[in-house]
Amino acid sequence: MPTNGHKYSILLPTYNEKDNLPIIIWLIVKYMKASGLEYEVIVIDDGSPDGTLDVAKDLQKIYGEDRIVLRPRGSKLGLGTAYIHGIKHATGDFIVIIDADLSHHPKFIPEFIKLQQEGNYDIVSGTRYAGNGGVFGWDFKRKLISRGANFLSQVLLRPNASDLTGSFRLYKKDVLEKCIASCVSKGYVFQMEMLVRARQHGYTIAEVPITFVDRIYGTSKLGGTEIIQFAKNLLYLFATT
Ligand SMILES: Nc1nc2c(ncn2[C@@H]2O[C@H](COP(=O)(O)OP(=O)(O)O[C@H]3O[C@H](CO)[C@@H](O)[C@H](O)[C@@H]3O)[C@@H](O)[C@H]2O)c(=O)[nH]1
Repeated sequence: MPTNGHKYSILLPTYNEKDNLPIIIWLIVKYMKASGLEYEVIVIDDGSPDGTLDVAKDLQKIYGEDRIVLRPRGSKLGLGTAYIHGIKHATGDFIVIIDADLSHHPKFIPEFIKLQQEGNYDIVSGTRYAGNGGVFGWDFKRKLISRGANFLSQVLLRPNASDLTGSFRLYKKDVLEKCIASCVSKGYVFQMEMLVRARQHGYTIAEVPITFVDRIYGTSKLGGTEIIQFAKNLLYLFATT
């Protein structure tokens, strides 16, 4: 894929991802370099006690400060606000959001970009719940939570997408900024709200089936508080949109 005149800002939110960070960044660099496209990786670390930020600083020395941009915050303020913080510092005209724990394979990023360019879509969303997408490595309880959250959101919010809780997506930056302008979500529920706001604005969404693989290193940060917050925001969005 030749340079297309656009720049892609790839947001990597991290909390205790010291073992995953070198691998995910290596993979992102590999696939973006092969694509020939202009890009930056923005690491938003929330004061991880495991030293993720020190690892990120070492990686910055390897790949360069223009490629690996560090935008840390002092403490864990929530995933949704981490994205918003990253977007404020992004210099690209497209934003890619990807988990740092290797659940999302960077090989899909060039596919997202190709599809976006073909149809001039506002958003390209990775989906685990359509086509040949899928989830590997989750236990029954975790699958039930994800499926249940998606099902409820589909019924109540009628989005134009099949995977509302997944975060692996490509957005036009101005589209994401408009969606964020009315955003109330601070945590994981941010992903769902973005697609609801996109529906309100009439933005176009294309989907790429992805395989989501559960992390090997570290642990998920999705806990009871996030699930309660998800339920509250789901009802709020149902009532107000
Ligand atoms: N900066 C920052 N990063 C965070 C925070 N909470 C989580 N993260 C980072 O966000 C990513 C996803 O967090 P996980 O806790 O590993 O999520 P998961 O259980 O694997 O997956 C769930 O959440 C994802 C959020 O992107 C969803 O994509 C996925 O569908 C699933 O619901 C990881 O890179 C993690 O370090 C936070 O408060 N601050």
